[in-house]
Amino acid sequence: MRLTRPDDWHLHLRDGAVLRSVVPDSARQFGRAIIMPNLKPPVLTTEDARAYRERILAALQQAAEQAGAEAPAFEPLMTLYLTDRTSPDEIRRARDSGFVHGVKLYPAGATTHSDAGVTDLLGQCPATLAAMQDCGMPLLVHGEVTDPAVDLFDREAVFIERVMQPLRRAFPELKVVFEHLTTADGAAYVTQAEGPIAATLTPQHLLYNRNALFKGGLRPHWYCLPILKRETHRLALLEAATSGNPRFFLGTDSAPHPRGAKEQDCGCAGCYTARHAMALYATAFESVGRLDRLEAFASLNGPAFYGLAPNTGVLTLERVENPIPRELPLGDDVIVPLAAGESLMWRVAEGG
Ligand SMILES: NC(=O)N[C@@H](CC(=O)O)C(=O)O
Ligand SMILES: [Zn+2]
Ligand SMILES: [Zn+2]
Repeated sequence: MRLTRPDDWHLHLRDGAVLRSVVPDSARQFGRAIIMPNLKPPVLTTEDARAYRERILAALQQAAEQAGAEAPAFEPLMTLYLTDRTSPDEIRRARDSGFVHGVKLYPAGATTHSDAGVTDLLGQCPATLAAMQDCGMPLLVHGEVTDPAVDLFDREAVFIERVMQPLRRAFPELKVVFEHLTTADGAAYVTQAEGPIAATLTPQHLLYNRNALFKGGLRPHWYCLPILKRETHRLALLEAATSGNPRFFLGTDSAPHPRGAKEQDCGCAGCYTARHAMALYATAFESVGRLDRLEAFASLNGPAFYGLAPNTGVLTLERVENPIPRELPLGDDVIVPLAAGESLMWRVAEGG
């Protein structure tokens, strides 16, 4: 199966040796990726984003040289990490740079490396949000409340009422991407809402429900945030992804953590999906007989929302058995990919 070269609209590449290990996995399949800014310290300014972009391209080049190959064309689309102190001027600098394509909202405490995040969005950031609305800079949202009184499985649905609706009433023209959507409530909201809104969907939320976390024992490599939900939610997300609605597009949320950081008494959230991303999505779309809708989801809807042209290249997927290794090298360490040890029936063809 051939499709226009896809893009990944939600990706964590990290930095240093981890970056060098993981970036080729994404560049082999995707023409571009929205690069998440939750480094330690976070990507706060346009200058931080420029430097990080250069490190990504250098890492890709270095990995290609080590493999004795040419680096694939891959464009990192950079983002800034929104804090209570991000200024409207910084938003205008970001827009003028041409390489910053979004600003990311992490509610403080919601997920991995979110401690520098926003404490009160409408209270702290109104001028910055107004500048984003004015210059067409999308707000990318980790949509979970952090209120400890709210059950972990309800935090996305409650976020819609407490944050998303007031935000979009105050800034109706602000472009918003509801990242890694995990609930039927989220899918219904994005489908029905007025104005410029879209959502990314991960492979794990299309393929697995929360039983995967506990099948035969506690399985930390299925743990990500927002957490996997019930089967009814998975079915609603799969319906949204395969519906042809242009508001839904691909964002892996591939989030590498070394094996030891996940297999411990307080393991990190994040699934590594970059290596097998397109094979995982093809498996999900095939499960409901909708491979014909994969290209729009993976290659066309995202660029349309972000105001970019689709890629010009193509990607070929072959229907052959594709076992997922039990672990992969990650710098001097190892990483366990999502669904390690299982086998997929799709593979990206040699040479893309
Ligand atoms: N999804 C995750 O579980 N983890 C992400 C952060 C995020 O996207 O929320 C990470 O950076 O590890
Ligand atoms: Zn997130
Ligand atoms: Zn993420």
